[in-house]
Formats: sequence, structure tokens, C-alpha cells
Amino acid sequence: MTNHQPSTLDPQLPYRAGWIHFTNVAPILDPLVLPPSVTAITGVPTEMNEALLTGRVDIANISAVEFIRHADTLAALPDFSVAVLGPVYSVNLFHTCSLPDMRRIALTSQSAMSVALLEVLLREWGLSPVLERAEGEAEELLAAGYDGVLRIGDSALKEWYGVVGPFTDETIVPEIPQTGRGITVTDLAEEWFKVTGRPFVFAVWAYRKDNPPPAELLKAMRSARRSGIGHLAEVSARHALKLGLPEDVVQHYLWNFRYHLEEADRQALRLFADRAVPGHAELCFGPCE
Ligand SMILES: C=C(O[C@@H]1C=C(C(=O)O)C=C[C@H]1O)C(=O)O
Repeated sequence: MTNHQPSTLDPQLPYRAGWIHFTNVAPILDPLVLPPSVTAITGVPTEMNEALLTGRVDIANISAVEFIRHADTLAALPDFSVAVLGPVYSVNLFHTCSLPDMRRIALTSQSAMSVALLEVLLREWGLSPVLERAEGEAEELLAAGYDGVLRIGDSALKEWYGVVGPFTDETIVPEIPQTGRGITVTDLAEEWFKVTGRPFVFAVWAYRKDNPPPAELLKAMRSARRSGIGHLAEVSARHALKLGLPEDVVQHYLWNFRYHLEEADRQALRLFADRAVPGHAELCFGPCE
């Protein structure tokens, strides 16, 4: 991948955005009408992390841990996040033995944040299994001999439902089962909540400090989020169809997210940063010098 100069150096060039295209960003991305001065590409978290860090894009919703690791050069929008308080349903450790018995865990290559979260939780639990990158469906990898499989995003949401579903009308409230077909699903955001009582921030919208986004992009993003959250039933119905999941499950999945990066989220992210990346530079939620 080639390095590009920040586009602020040439105001004639478009401002380039990178969007993680998972369903959990749909309430912001589906209604988004980009200003003419902005272009966009899409990809999975590790692709968007790389696109921002190599200068292929100017802003992206990236794994929050990459923002932390590069806090000397990156800033985050102060009011945008993909966060939850409690379960997230799409960042899952699938396992067949108990957590302390796990020896070997397969990690998805799409994720940076969930891997960092798993490492923090393993330390918390006093466990040190071998962690390896391996692709494939959770059930296949478990059958192939892994004790645990970490999956994120839409495929993790679908695999979670495949294990714990189908639901009756009453299942969603108050408690969703975590086992089925001999598999347990440990929701990492819920585990973080059990340890800290805090939200967990998976993604922030980050940009290089010297290259902040144009005001018209922020305005378009805020207006899109308002519209997406205001029409969550329609957004959910559209994505339920794409995912092959029931509408009420997708609606529950989406209304559960915190898209506004409030003070509680920023504090929780700092707490995570201190545990995951000791010695990190101070986190700046723009505008930053
Ligand atoms: C909750 C999720 O969050 C995503 C998970 C990320 C990661 O693990 O690196 C990065 C960005 C988030 O949007 C998910 O995709 O399931």
C-alpha cells in the first residue's frame, strides 16, 4: 500500500473516508449522503485500520485499540462510537470446554479491538492459552480441534444466533441463553462489563490530527445517525433480510449500541487503554493540536 500525503495539503483533492461496513454501523452509514468533496471505501476493521494508518484514507471508523496505539498522531471524533454497555452479541468467543480448560484459541484476522479485549480478559482470568490466527466458521474450527474461536461482526452475529436461537417471543427479555448444540458463546463485551461495570468502545472515528474532516462531512454524519436511529425498524428489516436473521433480533442488536461516545464511554476507553497499551500517549477526542 502506498503512502499518500494528507489531503489538507491540497484542498483540491477529495477527503477520503473508510467505513467498516458491518451491520452495526448501518444506522449511521445507510442514510449517509456524502458531501461532493468526500469519497469513501469500505472494508473489515483490520483493512480500515491499515487504510488509515498508511494514509490511504483520511478518516475511518477503526478498531479503538489502533487509535490508542497511535494516539500521538491520531485524534478521534468526540461524539461518534460503536460501543455497548453489557452484551454486544457480535464479539464472541465460541467454545466447547470451560474457559479455564482452553488451550488453543483461533482468532479472526478481521479484528484488532476484540483480540486486544480478549488478551485483557485472559489476563484478568489468569489464563494463557495459545492464540493463533485462523479463518473459518466457529463450528468448523472447534471440530478441527480449537478449544475456542473468536469471531466478530455479521458472521459472529449469525453464528451466535445459529447456536443460541431460534428465539421465542419472550427470549430477548430478560435473558438470552448462551449455549446450544454443545457450544457456549462468551460475549466479550459482557465479560468486560462484569469486570469493570463500564461500557466497551469497539470503534471510534479517527483521523490524523493534522488532517481533520471537513465540517460538511460531520454535519452529514450527524444527520445520517439521527435519521438511522429514528428509522431503526426499517434499517433492521433491511439488514435482517440480508443476514437471514429475524427482524426483532437485528433490531435488538442495533438498538443496543451506543453511537455517541459519551463521557462514560471515553472514561471506559481510557481504562481499557491503560490495561491494553501501557505507556500510550494521551487520547485526544478532537479537535486536537
Ligand atoms: C462490535 C463490533 O465492533 C467492531 C469490532 C472491531 C474489532 O474487533 O477490531 C472494530 C470495529 C468495530 O466496529 C463488531 O464488529 O462485532
